Amino acid sequence: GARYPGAVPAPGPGPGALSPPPRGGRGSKGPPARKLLCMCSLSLCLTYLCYSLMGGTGPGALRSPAGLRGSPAPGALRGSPAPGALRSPAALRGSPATPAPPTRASNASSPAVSAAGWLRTALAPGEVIAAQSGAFERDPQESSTTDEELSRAGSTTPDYGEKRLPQALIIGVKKGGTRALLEAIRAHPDVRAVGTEPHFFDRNYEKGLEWYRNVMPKTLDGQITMEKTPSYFVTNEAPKRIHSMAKDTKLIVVVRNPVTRAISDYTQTLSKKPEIPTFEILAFKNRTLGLIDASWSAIRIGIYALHLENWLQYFPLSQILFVSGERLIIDPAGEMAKVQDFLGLKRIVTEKHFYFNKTKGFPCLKKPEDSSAPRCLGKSKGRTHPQIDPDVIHRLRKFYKPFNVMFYQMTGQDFQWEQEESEK
Ligand SMILES: Nc1ncnc2c1ncn2[C@@H]1O[C@H](COP(=O)(O)OS(=O)(=O)O)[C@@H](OP(=O)(O)O)[C@H]1O
Repeated sequence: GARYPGAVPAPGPGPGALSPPPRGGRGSKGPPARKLLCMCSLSLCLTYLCYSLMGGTGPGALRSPAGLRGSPAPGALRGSPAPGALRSPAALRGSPATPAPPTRASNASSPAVSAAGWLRTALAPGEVIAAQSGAFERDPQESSTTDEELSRAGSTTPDYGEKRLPQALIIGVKKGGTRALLEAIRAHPDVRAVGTEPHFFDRNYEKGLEWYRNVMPKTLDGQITMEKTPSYFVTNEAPKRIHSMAKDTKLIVVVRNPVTRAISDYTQTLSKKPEIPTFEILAFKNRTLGLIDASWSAIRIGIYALHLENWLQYFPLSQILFVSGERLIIDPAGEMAKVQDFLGLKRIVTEKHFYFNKTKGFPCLKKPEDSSAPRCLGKSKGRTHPQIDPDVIHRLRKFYKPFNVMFYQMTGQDFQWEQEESEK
């Protein structure tokens, strides 16, 4: 019989250790599995209920999905989300059927945990991490792609083929490792991708599909056109809009431990606005009560189950590939094999394409024969994170745990973010 998450998180061979639910969104489960899923959903509901009663956020939060729907502007959203409001994973696994207007309620706060912290190797003074592709260095930090950059991106492509709308998109998550993945995919001869983030389905939608097509590089028949804009994953309108462009669009989401992701997100903001309050201050609504501020975008983005629910109303699970941000660093070729299979590409980008750059502390693409420049990502990738109070990390881990479990259930993949915790 199939094993189902929630039940599992046993130390396994790696993400994906769980039996995936039937791809394509349809499938039957035996009674024990259903029971476990129900229990899990129920416990999420109870967690939220207790949390809101204790914290005084009140059940009103349950009735205000709008609070979580808006764009994730820091501090713009108030009100705790309710994990119990998510549909049960069983329901989520069903085929998206006819796209229905999303009717999800909000999500939640429950206290939490994690000792994130990747060991960072600072760049040695004077070391040049050169970018073979301009996009490597030009990666927008807060997705600050300008129209000018976009038109440049579109016009630097060779003058053959046609500009086409993308057949595949990297839709998230911010700070998950989306740039590293896109650059690795770009090493494939059958893929052409925009170097900048077009932000079509969130900020530029009113410009129309012709504008979007024009941003794309030219491709020959058989080549795949791609782009990455990590904010799509948390944009409520994005699933519907992408579905209306092409319902067979392939979607890729790079996910990373939400606690580490939040710290990475904060580190990025801090690099541009050194005057912002500490992570510890921003993370709480009320530190004494241990109330996490789930309306802070750095926290909210990491409630993956909540956002995924939105996508599953338009796309079957089989059309979404979840890439582990952690494994993308440890085993980029392994993750790339899955990506190439998913995109229907020959496995051309393999371990031969990567080497581990000790100074950078990350894998980099080997230099192509016609260039002397190694292809590591720029300095905005792999920043040193500030030290965060271990108690805050612990609370955040606890906060995310039920959502992570739900996410593992929905995707049928155990990303083992809880295991990292027990190893510390
Ligand atoms: N090969 C390689 N080189 C450098 N960095 C790598 C790589 N693979 C994954 N990562 C991780 O990617 C994190 C940045 O994620 P994104 O590219 O999605 O960020 S962004 O949303 O586009 O700003 C970045 O996060 P930080 O380490 O917090 O800076 C990296 O941990």
